[in-house]
Amino acid sequence: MALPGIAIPDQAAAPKLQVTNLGVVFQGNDKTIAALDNINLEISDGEFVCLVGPSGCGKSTLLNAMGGFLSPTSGSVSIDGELVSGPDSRRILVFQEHGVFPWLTVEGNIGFGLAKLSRSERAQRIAHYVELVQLQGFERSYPSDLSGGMKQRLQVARALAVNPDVLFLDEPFGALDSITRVMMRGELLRIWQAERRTILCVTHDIDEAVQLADRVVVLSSRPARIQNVLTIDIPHPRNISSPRYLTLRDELLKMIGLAYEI
Ligand SMILES: Nc1ncnc2c1ncn2[C@@H]1O[C@H](COP(=O)(O)OP(=O)(O)OP(=O)(O)O)[C@@H](O)[C@H]1O
Repeated sequence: MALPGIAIPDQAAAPKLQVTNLGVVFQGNDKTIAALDNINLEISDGEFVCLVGPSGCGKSTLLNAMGGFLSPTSGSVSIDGELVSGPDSRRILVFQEHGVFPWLTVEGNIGFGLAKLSRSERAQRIAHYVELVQLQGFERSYPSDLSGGMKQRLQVARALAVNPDVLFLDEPFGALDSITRVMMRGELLRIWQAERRTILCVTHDIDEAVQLADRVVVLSSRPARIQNVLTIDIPHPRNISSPRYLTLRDELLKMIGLAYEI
């Protein structure tokens, strides 16, 4: 029986996202940089996967290639069996910062990609996501009047409102202070549990990965290859001082090659 709070990928179901022999080489004027080498990965519908690895190894490149924001040099990515060949409103990237339109209000930002909906559907959708990210009372506020955490929640709401198949998060809380970061993790989990989207998240933060993910993909140094995949089999909410949590955290640190004592 499934433990409450654990997403059990349906083994019989086709993967939501399939990465096959993916490679990316950047050709500059004076040098060539191999960023990704032969990446193979399957992600299930509704799964939360974190990507970790050394700085500059190719995490953002992998995220961008999976989302169709960057063309691979070799290999392919498919979502629901359909080849990813470029950007698409079904795949949304959330950045560290600057991901909201400063000239639009909270409502305007969330409603930005919803022009095809009728007026009432659009209003309903906006109200739903304002509530989900708890920005009630700030509907008419501009981003300049929001805190860093509120802006990131707005970015997540704007991304979710267009009903994406997969949400790609690139260090989404990297620019926030440590207390807001921890609070935002809880917010993101609450939203993920309510909406059950497939989420791929690049992070530099080991605790973030162990607290959030169903699986953590550990990349090698550049060119990035998949070095390890760690399944975090702890139900949410996760007790961060439980023996299992600490064991998995240690395992991840070992996989990344970080020392226990600094
Ligand atoms: N558009 C580009 N053109 C040329 N080289 C690039 C481009 N984008 C990334 N690179 C190079 O590819 C390598 C991987 O970069 P990437 O940003 O994917 O790493 P990362 O693991 O996300 O880095 P960090 O941990 O520092 O955020 C780096 O050496 C980078 O300089």
